[in-house]
Amino acid sequence: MERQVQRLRQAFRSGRSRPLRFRQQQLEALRRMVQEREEDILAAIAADLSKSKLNAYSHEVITILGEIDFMLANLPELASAKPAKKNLLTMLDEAYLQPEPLGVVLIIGAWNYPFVLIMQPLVGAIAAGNAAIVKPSELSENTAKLLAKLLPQYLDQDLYAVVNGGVAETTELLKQRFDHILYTGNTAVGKIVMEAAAKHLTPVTLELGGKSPCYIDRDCDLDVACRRITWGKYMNCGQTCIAPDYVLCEASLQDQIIQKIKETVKEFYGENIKESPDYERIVNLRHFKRLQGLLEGQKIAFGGETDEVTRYIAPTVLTDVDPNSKVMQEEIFGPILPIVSVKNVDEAISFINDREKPLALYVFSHNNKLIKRVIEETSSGGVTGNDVIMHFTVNSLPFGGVGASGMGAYHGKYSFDTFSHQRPCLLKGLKGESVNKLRYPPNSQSKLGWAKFLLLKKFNRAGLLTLLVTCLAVVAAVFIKEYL
Ligand SMILES: NC(=O)C1=CN([C@@H]2O[C@H](COP(=O)(O)OP(=O)(O)OC[C@H]3O[C@@H](n4cnc5c(N)ncnc54)[C@H](O)[C@@H]3O)[C@@H](O)[C@H]2O)C=CC1
Ligand SMILES: CCCCCCCCCCCCCCCCCC(=O)O
Repeated sequence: MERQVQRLRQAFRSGRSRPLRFRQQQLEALRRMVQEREEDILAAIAADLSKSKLNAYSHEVITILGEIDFMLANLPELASAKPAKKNLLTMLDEAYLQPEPLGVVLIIGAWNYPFVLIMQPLVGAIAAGNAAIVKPSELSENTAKLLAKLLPQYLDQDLYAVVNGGVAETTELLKQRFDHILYTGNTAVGKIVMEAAAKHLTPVTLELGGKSPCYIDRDCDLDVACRRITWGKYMNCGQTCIAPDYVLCEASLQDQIIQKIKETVKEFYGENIKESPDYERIVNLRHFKRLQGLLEGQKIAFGGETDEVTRYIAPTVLTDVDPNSKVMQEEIFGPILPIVSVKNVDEAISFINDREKPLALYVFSHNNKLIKRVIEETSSGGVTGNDVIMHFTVNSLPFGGVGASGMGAYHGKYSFDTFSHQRPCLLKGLKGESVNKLRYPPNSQSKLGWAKFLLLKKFNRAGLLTLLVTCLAVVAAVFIKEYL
C-alpha cells in the first residue's frame, strides 16, 4: 500500500497531472470508458443491486456522463487564476487566487450507488489535477471488480489507482498520508476515517447519512406529493442516502397519504411488485435482517411482506409511529416509510430541530412562504421543495451534509474546489520603495496615520475622487522618483 501511494506521489510530483490538456485527455478517456464499456458497467451495477440496466443507466451512468461533460466544458474557467480585490497599499501589484491541485487524494465509496459514488469524486479529482486512489465498497463487489479492471485500461496508471478490499485493506490504506480524503458511507466509519486523517492533518470531505425528513403541509396537492415521495423513497429499494426517511404531517392527512402512496406503488410497480424490473432488492442479508427488525411492533398500513431468499422487502408504510421507536432512531436505508403525526408546521420544525442535522430536507406545500419558513428555521445538508432527491441532480448546487450528516461538498464546480487549494498570490514589483518606507521601522505617529488612511478609511464618492487624485499624485511622484 505504502509503495503504491509513493508511486502516485512520485507521478504527481513529476507535474504530469497538472497541464489542462492532460486533465482533459484523462476526462475524455473516462468518458470513452463509460461509453465503450457501458454494457459491462450496467451489468455490474445490475448484479450488485438487482437493478434493471435501464435504471442503472438513469440512476448512475447519466450522472457521470453529465459530470464529465460539465468538467470538460468548464475546466479552463475553473482552473484559471481569479483576480482578487486589492487595498490601497497593493493597488499597483497583482493579486489573484490560483487553484492548485492538492496532491494524492483518496476516495472511498459506498455500495448503494457504487459507480456514481466513486466516479463523480474521481472526475473532480482529475479535473483539479490530482493523483487519486479509489476504494470502492466491497459490498458492491461486481462494480468494484469492474472498476479495478477498467480504470487502469483508460487512465494513466501511475497517477490513478484502484484498491479493492474490506475493512482490513481500508484500515491499511488509511494509515498512509493523503492530501485529501473524500469518504462516502455511514457515520460510525466516517469518524474512523476522520481520526485516521487527523494523524496526518489530512482534510476530509465526509458524505454521511441521516434521517431526511419530509413534511407534507395541509395546503398541498397530495396526489403530486405522494407520487414524488413514492418515487424517491422506493427508488433503489430505499437505499439512497437522500431518500425521504420519514413523513411528518397532520394526523388528518395520514389516511389520504397512505391511500395515495399505495395507489402510486401499484401504478409504478404493478400488481406483482416482485416481478417489476423497476423494484430492487436489499443489498445483503445483514441489512435485510436489520430492516426486518425495524418492522417489529409497528403498525403496517400496507406492504411489510419480506422474502429472505431474494432479500425482497415490499414498499411499506408505517402509521402512527412512535418517535421513540427504533425505526425513528436510526437511518432506515430501506423501503420502509414511517408517518409521524405532528399538530402543525411549528411542531414539525421542532421535531426536525430536536434531532441531528439531516442530509436532506423535503417540504411539500402550495404555500411558498411556509416552505421558506421551514428552510429558514431548520438546517440540513440540502433541500428540495415540492419534490425529493432532485437537488442531487443540479450540479451547480454543492452536494453534502452538515453536522452529523457530513462535512464538505462536491459536484460540478464544488468537486473541483474540494480537490483544489485556492492559493492566494500577491505579486509585487521591486520598485516603489518610497511608498513601502511607510511600513519599515522606525515607526512613527505620521506613518501610523498613513497606514490608517490607506488600510482602514472608507470613502464616499467625493472622498473617492479626492483619493483618486491623491493616488495619481503619489503614483506620479513615485514614477518621477524611481524612473526619471
Ligand atoms: N452523503 C452521501 O452522499 C451518501 C451517504 N451514504 C450513506 O452511507 C451509508 C451506507 O453506506 P455504508 O453501509 O457505510 O457503506 P459501505 O459498507 O460500503 O462502507 C463505506 C466504505 O467504508 C469502508 N469501510 C467500512 N468499514 C470500515 C472501517 N471499519 N474502516 C475503514 N473503512 C471502512 C468500506 O469498505 C466502504 O468502502 C448510509 O448511512 C448512507 O446514508 C450513502 C451514499 C451517499
Ligand atoms: C426523462 C428521463 C428521466 C431520467 C431520470 C433522471 C432521474 C435522475 C435521478 C437520479 C438519482 C440518483 C440518485 C443518486 C444518489 C446517490 C447518492 C445517494 O443519495 O445515495
